Amino acid sequence: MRKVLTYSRNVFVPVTDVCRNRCLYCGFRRDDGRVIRRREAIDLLDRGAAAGSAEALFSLGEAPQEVCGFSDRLKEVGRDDVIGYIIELSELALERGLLPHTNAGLLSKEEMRRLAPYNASMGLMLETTAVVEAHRASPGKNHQRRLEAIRAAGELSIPFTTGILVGIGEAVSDRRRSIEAIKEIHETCGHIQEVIVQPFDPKEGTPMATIPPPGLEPLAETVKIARSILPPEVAVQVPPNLADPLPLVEAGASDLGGISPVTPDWINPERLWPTPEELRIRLPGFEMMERLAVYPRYIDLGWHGRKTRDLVERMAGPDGLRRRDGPYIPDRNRK
Ligand SMILES: O=c1nc2n(C[C@H](O)[C@H](O)[C@H](O)CO)c3cc(O)ccc3cc-2c(=O)[nH]1
Ligand SMILES: C[C@H]1O[C@@H](n2cnc3c(N)ncnc32)[C@H](O)[C@@H]1O
Ligand code: MET
Ligand code: SF4
Repeated sequence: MRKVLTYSRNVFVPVTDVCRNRCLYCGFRRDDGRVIRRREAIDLLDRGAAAGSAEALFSLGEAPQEVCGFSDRLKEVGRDDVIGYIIELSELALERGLLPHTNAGLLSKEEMRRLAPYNASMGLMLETTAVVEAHRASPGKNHQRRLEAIRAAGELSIPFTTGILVGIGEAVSDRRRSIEAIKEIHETCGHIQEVIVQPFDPKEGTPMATIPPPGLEPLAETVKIARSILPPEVAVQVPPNLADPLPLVEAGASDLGGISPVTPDWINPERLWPTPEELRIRLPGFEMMERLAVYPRYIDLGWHGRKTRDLVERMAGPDGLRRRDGPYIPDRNRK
């Protein structure tokens, strides 16, 4: 039996690049950031749906409302709170057959409670439990606060994606500790569907532009550590646009994350995603299967958002993966 690798065909919607943090590796955040226009978001969602995507990934800077002048920028789209805008965009996604997954950085439990009905799953990277220079200007990257938020999501029964960022100044022992902290929360809440092992990717114009990314060997070692700590129902995800996935799936990763046929990876925009067809060629011996934004286990458990249930039930096949592999229209992740 060939080993199954899953991925999610998504469309990546960058809601705002305004952010209260300043992670030294980040090329996404902008001082003069803006809020995506409804028209632009609808255009992305329509193109994603037309290309056969099944997920709308909403990603944004953390707590943008704390940044001076943000409320004026939000008023330009006629809204006065960012969570309300994400909910509106989520409804537009659901109308187009796309399941929302929101990764907004730290959210309060109340904010997650508001978003949960509209999301098939949500995400927050732990990043690392180590205190690193890269986070010195990012209060939201405090690991205790992130672990608390991940736990709060579990208390709300939200299928959850988290992960670690590898190569930002942490030691191997920190990687182990970070994964152990995630495992402990999963043991009480049971909501962690996947843990991303995300390699740091240097971005031009950032303070970490000249720091080399982690090599494949330390990444494969991290995947092995994650695999040995996490229970089998928690997938290890590796993004195939940031590192050669072959040694990483051989080390035990079983998911390739979101791949968008119509947008770049806005966090790593110069890193084109390989298409599922290219991945099939590059990963001999593995079988590629498309999943939804929510993993089969949580569909079985009935952990649905109130507004996502019907769509999930229509899109999932008997195995809990996407009912059928629709046509994939690769166009090199164009803007
Ligand atoms: O395209 C990307 N998707 C990213 N995703 C999305 C992910 O690939 C999928 O949306 C999830 O697997 C849900 O299907 C993240 C999701 C999270 O919750 C947390 C971090 C990330 C990071 C990325 C990323 O850098 N690029
Ligand atoms: C959504 C996730 O993207 C990751 N992220 C942010 N900047 C970078 C980068 N330069 N390289 C790799 N991953 C990055 C962080 O882990 C964040 O939580
Ligand atoms: N800003 C959030 C975080 O770093 C979401 C992803 S980066 C755009 O956690
Ligand atoms: S990685 Fe996320 S939290 Fe950090 S600066 Fe970038 S947008 Fe903000």
